[in-house]
Amino acid sequence: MEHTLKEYFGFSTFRPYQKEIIEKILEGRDSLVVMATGSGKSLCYQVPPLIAQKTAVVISPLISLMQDQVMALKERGIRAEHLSTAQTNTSAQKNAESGQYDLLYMTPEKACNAPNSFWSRLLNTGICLVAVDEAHCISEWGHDFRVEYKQLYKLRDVLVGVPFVGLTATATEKVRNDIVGSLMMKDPHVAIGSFDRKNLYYGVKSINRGASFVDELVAQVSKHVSNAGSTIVYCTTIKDVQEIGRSLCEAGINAGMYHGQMGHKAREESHRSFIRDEVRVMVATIAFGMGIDKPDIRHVIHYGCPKSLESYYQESGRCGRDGIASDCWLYFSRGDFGKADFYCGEASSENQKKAIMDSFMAAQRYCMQTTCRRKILLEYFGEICPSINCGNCDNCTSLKEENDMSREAFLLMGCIQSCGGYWGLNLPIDVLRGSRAKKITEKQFDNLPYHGLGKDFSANWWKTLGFQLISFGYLVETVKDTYRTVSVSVEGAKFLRSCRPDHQPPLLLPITSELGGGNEDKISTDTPGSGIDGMSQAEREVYKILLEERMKLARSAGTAPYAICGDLTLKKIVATRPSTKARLANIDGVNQHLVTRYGDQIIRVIHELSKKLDLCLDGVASMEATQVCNNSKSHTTTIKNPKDLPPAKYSAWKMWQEDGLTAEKIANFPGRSAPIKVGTVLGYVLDAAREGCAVDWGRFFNEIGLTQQIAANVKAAVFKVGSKEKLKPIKDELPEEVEYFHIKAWLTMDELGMSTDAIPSPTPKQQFNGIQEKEESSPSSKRHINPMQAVVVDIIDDDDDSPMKRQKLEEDNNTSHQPQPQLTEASLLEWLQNFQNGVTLVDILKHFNGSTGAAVLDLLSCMESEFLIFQKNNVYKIM
Ligand SMILES: Nc1ncnc2c1ncn2[C@@H]1O[C@H](COP(=O)(O)OP(=O)(O)OP(=O)(O)O)[C@@H](O)[C@H]1O
Repeated sequence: MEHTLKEYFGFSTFRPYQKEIIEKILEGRDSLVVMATGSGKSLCYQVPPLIAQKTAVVISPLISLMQDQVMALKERGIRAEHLSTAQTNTSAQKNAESGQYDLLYMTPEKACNAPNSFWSRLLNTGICLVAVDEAHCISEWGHDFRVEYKQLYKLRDVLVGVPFVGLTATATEKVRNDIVGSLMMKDPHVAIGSFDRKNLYYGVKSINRGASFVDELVAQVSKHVSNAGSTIVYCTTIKDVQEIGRSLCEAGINAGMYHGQMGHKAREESHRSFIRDEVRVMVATIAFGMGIDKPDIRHVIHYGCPKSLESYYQESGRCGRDGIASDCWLYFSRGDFGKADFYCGEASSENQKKAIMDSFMAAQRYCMQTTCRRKILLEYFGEICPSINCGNCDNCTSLKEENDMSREAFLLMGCIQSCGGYWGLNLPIDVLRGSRAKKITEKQFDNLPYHGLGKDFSANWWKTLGFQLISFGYLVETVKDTYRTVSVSVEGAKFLRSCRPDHQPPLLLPITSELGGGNEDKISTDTPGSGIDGMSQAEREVYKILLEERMKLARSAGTAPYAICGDLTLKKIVATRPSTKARLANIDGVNQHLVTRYGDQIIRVIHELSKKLDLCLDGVASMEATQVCNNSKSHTTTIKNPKDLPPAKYSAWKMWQEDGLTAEKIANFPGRSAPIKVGTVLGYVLDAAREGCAVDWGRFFNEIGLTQQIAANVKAAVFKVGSKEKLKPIKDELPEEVEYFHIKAWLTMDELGMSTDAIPSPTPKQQFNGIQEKEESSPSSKRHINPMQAVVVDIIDDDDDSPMKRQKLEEDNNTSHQPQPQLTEASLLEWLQNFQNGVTLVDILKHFNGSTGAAVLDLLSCMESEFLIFQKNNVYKIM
């Protein structure tokens, strides 16, 4: 399974749930998969056909979605096709019947109307699963009910014994039961993942609609465009789409538009140009929703409060599906809240009206509350969110000013209580504001002591305070039938008991714009950005040019850039700058198709750029770049101020990192009263790195002579000793030539989560010649020899009788008396089959000692780039 994953998708590990779901499907079990958008559900039905060598039939609701998925699969070397009214290839159906596709996409209509003869022929050639994507469309309780989905159960009679898989990103228990029932699933395997999209930053701002806001929005979007990545601006009306779209175009931004009043062709063209990065910004109504499979959307902006929290979660969920830090901003104005009646107009029954109202109120609360946005979203979907501060939303990251709102809270809560606690917020607020409306005078609420005491603030102001008090638990909201009432909670009653009319104990609440905080009309700029933060200037340049190169490749292949290679993978390529196809193949996210089809071109560009920008090749990834790739919250990574280090460490770090001195020079610096050890200086630099200070790792590894092989040996020694606490036992496991600073360097890298790919490995030529070269910058006076080189010398230089060689020969006594097998593609593959956990290069060289080291390295390199073998952490495995 892992090999299939690497070969076709380029990934070396499965995400949570994926493997077990695939296993169950392969066992023939029905499955229900409820996982967040972008969590990798598609892979669960895309891998089984490649393993079972049978077709997977995928039912998908939208033709555009099917087309995009087929396009992306073809770019992975997977045989995929769709059968729909948009199919122009007349032999597609025949090909499908004869089992020529790994994945066959169909609309529900097409699947239900296909004749039995079609299914029996397909069954004869082999079907491994029927996947029902966006399965919530089956349920009338779902927000995208599609009547044709209800007919899918009919396929069960024809496709006896074929497992059915329902997949959705949003499903309440009711919807889940509907899916299982409607698809007649028997004892399905149910996988429910978290709805948390950790890489998404959520933010909300209250704005005043008008020209000045639109200008701000245009400025913000233009910044996004210059940072690369795509943006969607969702509007609640077609008029807004047109206005924002026009403003963006007038500002020179190439923005597309998408809404229900556009003709089919125009919408299709808009969709196509967005998917293919010809336009970077799409201004749309929610009509531009479910069918968007683009993984590299970095910003989703909502202009106006959405009609439900479900739709907000789904629309904002289009963002950052590739796992890179991305942001979702919602800009609302007070006027948006008056649209409840408009939305309820769509309802055909009282129940539906209530459901629409509830969802809209939830969206309003999401806008108004000052607590963690992620928690609000997750808890709305019934997921327990243990943390009250996610650190990745506006309410958790911005320090909100607090104000003592005791008097106002006392008035509102007191008034609510005096009115009986069985009204919504509006009536008590009207009482506070001195209204003499009929409803108020009839109930004699105008005689209450609170009447007219709240005139100084607007009704909206009081409503905001009401929402605050609800979110902090002083008020409770209860929904009964279609009515919503607000009453004082136990906590609120406790507060009221401690109040007197002329004195209230302090009650601190965060100040929002409506409650009188600063001007929040301004659009926030502290968003995660394009995810290029942390790259060096030169790396950004490489990234930019590789993006352009990817665009060219996509254009000539008639596909979308993301289908060629995802942004995350591209960043990893930039960070490691592979010099050969084998090294390219080794990068997570790079699949076989990419290497064989575009590998030469990518490698050529990398060579040219690295030369031009003076960047090293092969694995000298800067720490920052590694963090960009690994950390969804890369924008929050802080580098400690070096001046906070103890003085001795600071001065050593500064001389090494900023002044460019070698550790040896620093150790013997004339200004010192007495020289210190080189190892101590290196230790100081490593300590500074651990504290988060910048270190030029490429230079550091060079200076201490750390190679990938030494690192691999240190790792093996640490593993053997089973502890990282004491260096001596680790050192004792290693050849004499491995110094303490090599061990410390490896331990530091390990602690910082750096990949050993960041260590330069000698080119084959260096490996054979390097042993003779004197390293000027070596910290020790001895020539440093790495153990890997020692093995190579054993093989190629029989006349050398250095102590190290003798030691090695003694260790390898057995090998010298054995026959000397030669390495060929077939012999290596056969031999590797014996080692499930793979073997190191040293082992391969030892075993195939009938071949020269150079020939071994050459062949390994070819086999890696042909995906016959796979190297990870210096261990070679068979694919
Ligand atoms: N095991 C994995 N390792 C790394 N990336 C993965 C893995 N599985 C999936 N991905 C990537 O995650 C992204 C989202 O995957 P996918 O499209 O399957 O999500 P999804 O759950 O089907 O989303 P949606 O609900 O929007 O359809 C894609 O870019 C995909 O390549």
